[in-house]
Amino acid sequence: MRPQGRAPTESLYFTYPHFDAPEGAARERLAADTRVAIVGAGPVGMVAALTLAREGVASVLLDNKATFNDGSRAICVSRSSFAILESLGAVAPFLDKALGWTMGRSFFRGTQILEFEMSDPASEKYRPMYNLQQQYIEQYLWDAVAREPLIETRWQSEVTGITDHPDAVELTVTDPQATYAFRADWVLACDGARSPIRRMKGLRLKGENYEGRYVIADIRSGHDYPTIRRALFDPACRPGGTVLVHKQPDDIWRIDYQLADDEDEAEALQEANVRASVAAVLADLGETGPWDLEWWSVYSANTLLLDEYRHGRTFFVGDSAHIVPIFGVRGLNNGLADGQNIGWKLGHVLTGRAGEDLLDSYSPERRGATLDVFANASKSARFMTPPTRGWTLMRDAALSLALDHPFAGGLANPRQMTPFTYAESPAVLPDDPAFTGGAGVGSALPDARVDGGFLSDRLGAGYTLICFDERLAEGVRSLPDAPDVVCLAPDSEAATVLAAGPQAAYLVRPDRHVAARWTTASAEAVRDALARVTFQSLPDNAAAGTVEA
Ligand SMILES: O=C(O)CCc1cccc(O)c1
Repeated sequence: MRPQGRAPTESLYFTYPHFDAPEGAARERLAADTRVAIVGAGPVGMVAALTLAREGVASVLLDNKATFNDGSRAICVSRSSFAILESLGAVAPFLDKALGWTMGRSFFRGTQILEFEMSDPASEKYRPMYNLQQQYIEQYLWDAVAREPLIETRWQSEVTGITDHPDAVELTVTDPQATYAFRADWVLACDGARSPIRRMKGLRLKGENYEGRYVIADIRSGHDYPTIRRALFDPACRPGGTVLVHKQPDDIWRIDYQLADDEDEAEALQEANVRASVAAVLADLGETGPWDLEWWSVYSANTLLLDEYRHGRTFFVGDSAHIVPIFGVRGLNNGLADGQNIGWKLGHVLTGRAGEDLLDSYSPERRGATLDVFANASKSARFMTPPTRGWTLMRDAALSLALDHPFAGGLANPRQMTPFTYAESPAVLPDDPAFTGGAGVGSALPDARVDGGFLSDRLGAGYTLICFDERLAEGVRSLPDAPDVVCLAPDSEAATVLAAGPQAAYLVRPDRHVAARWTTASAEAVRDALARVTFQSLPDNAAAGTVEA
């Protein structure tokens, strides 16, 4: 919602573009079939399309709107999401605009009870978290999509029907000029929390709805507090409730405040009431300067997901597959990881670099990540918004204790997002038990400084072998369909971070998760591992195991 007198997308600081529906010559060129159709041109759909393009696969991106999503919605972008944006060649504007942050402070009845710092070692290229309004996230991704010849975008094009065939999916599309059908080999449903594709396929999200509703309001103010997450428990401005405050670029501040159980939602969302509540929060923060109201909405925490993210030739990606609480900032970041995961897997399958069985790893990997998010976010949601009087008593007891005993403040730590480890996935190998430390199989590869740059700069677009022995590197490079090989000095920072001895090696997937690792590697082992994790049979001449290394 926006203040009276302002149009639905009339922002104080952002100009929403208008996208025409396909018309004229563009309309005549619309493909009647395509390999991949992506429904929903939000951040998740655009990441999926860009990942496919990076794999050399063309896609059609459809969206029923004529512009970006209204309002800021998501605001926190994690380090791992920045790695995804970098892999898509899209990270530069994000780095220019977003506000990096590492620290949070929690207050109970006005007294600080916790200051937490997220891990930010010099060996990592990106900060653990960045704040950026969703419309900028969509704008910068759109700039990359618009540059990409392998992506055809159809705005104002609503998918109104979906029919499965043995070897394709037929989509019915309605745009301002016509209703037409076209076929796709694969469909990615990136169409959001209310997913029409999910509804048309008769699928339901399952899980829990949490007590507690929050108004989320963006304001413009010259408030000069640094970019530090603030959580106010039982503050004077909202007795018994919780308030979150985040700084965003362009002097925009996100204020999330909890509604009391007996507060009427429609009443609370009246502009005058939102203004009064925001003014009370600002007074509590000691901010007396002028401010403008930009946008507001209401939100309540849910942990809901589909039983299965793959249904035949359709994959559910992002909020269409799962809805996670905002606490701990995992919604958008989880969705971007989904988009990348299905994007590279489909790309590898469609370009003949992996067998189709690889696609069956999408649902277990990404459902596993969502369930992990739920485990953490449920704890945070109960702490932020205790569901019963008993939970409130316990939470307040912990917060009171924290006034004098800092250890108890740790309970108010939101446990910010870390990437999920796919240890049980069919698309990774069992770990080498001889490793003590480093990055386990399935985990996201940590970064390390290499020759004035970073290890992540050296990784290829496909699988990459990281090793520390030139003979092994040469043996792997001479394999048919060899992965990219990065050979580093045995005393490099990467060797320390990866707990790697001179004969060790890591096989890293296109999404920078570890597919396999060895304390003592050989070219044969790498060749066999690559065949297994890409669900391909070994070439005939490999059976005898003859590889020079
Ligand atoms: O700090 C948190 O735990 C949540 C921050 C957040 C993320 C997305 C939307 C929003 O209103 C707040």
